[in-house]
Amino acid sequence: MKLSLLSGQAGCRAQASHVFPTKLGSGPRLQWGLTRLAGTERSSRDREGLQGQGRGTARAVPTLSSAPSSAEMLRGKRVIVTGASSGIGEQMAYHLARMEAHLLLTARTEAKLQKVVERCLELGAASARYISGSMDSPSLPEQVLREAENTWGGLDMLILNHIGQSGFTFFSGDVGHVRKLMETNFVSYVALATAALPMLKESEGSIVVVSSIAGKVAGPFTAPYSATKFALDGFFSSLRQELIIEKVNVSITLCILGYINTESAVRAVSHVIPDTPAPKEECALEIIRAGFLRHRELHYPARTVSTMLLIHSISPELLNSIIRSSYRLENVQRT
Ligand SMILES: NC(=O)C1=CN([C@@H]2O[C@H](COP(=O)(O)OP(=O)(O)OC[C@H]3O[C@@H](n4cnc5c(N)ncnc54)[C@H](OP(=O)(O)O)[C@@H]3O)[C@@H](O)[C@H]2O)C=CC1
Ligand SMILES: C[C@H](CCC(=O)NCC(=O)O)[C@H]1CC[C@H]2[C@@H]3C(=O)C[C@@H]4C[C@H](O)CC[C@]4(C)[C@H]3CC[C@]12C
Repeated sequence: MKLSLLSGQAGCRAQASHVFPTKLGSGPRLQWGLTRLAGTERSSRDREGLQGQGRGTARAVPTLSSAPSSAEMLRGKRVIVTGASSGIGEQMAYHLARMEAHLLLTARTEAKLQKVVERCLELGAASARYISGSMDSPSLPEQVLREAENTWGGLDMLILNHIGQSGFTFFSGDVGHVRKLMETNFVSYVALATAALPMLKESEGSIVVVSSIAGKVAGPFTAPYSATKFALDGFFSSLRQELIIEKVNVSITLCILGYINTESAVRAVSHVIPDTPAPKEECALEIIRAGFLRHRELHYPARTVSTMLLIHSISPELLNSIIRSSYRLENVQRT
């Protein structure tokens, strides 16, 4: 392994040494809350349709039957993962490393990124490097994409996953927090995608946007966060249409996630939401798979998220009251 310093940001590169094949859906699926209404979970990869991109060009879009195994999905591909120092982003980095992808990881905490990069290299990444910084800084998105261009000369997949900190509590009236969260969770996604588009057009690549059921259905205690996730849907669903009209073969996958067992989510909500969260490792692999298959949306855990969306489309009031009554409201902290 060779360690190098890149103009103030530490970077790390190495040759791939070995591959650990990964497997989807082994072990029993955990169930939670609304899952009881939904029944047994089943992976959404069997259920989601492919989006329009890819039609009218010579490039083959992978289908479920022709899709390579997880180990081969992104071999040699150049992938950026934001928010990769912990949680789902960290797990995505490990899956991609096992697939022998080239990785550029971002987050604020350099020490954590260093460790994730080292682990990625051990797992077999074709190369792995990072850039640290906060995504509320307007210059970081372009800096990240410049690094990809200078290092790889192109890009195949952009996975937008980071989020700024926000609590799970009554809205405090702090408009400054909303503004900052919009900058981190929404505007930076737009800036990263905009800077990446020329390279993604060239490679006919993919944009993966990690969102939440809170970006489709607004429950209580997530007002600023929910707003940023709704904004992502509005922007990227509109952009997807424009790319199709322009016959630009860049796919956009919006990932609608339910409660996942990352440290930060469990810390934020376990005293209020008694349900068992879904596993972050499987969630990470489902996101990569959905991006690779160029799906327009991923619902994970599939049954829970799809059932919530179905009930919401029939009776939003009913869903809202189910959500409210499933929370331990007495444990919600007021700031
Ligand atoms: N876990 C869950 O239950 C759910 C998660 N999701 C979505 O999944 C994605 C990942 O969530 P999860 O893994 O739980 O989150 P984590 O809190 O575990 O990870 C967040 C990542 O973002 C980075 N980050 C935080 N603030 C900034 C910032 N200002 N600038 C740049 N990077 C930042 C963090 O690193 P650092 O602190 O070092 O900067 C970290 O790498 C998010 O988009 C989230 O909305 C959706 C639904 C449910
Ligand atoms: C638990 C939510 C799902 C819907 C629900 O309320 N179900 C009721 C029931 O189960 O009976 C979770 C879906 C989305 C989650 C939130 C999220 O998107 C990530 C945030 C990230 C942050 O780190 C703190 C936690 C989150 C606010 C998280 C909380 C749980 C959800 C609202």
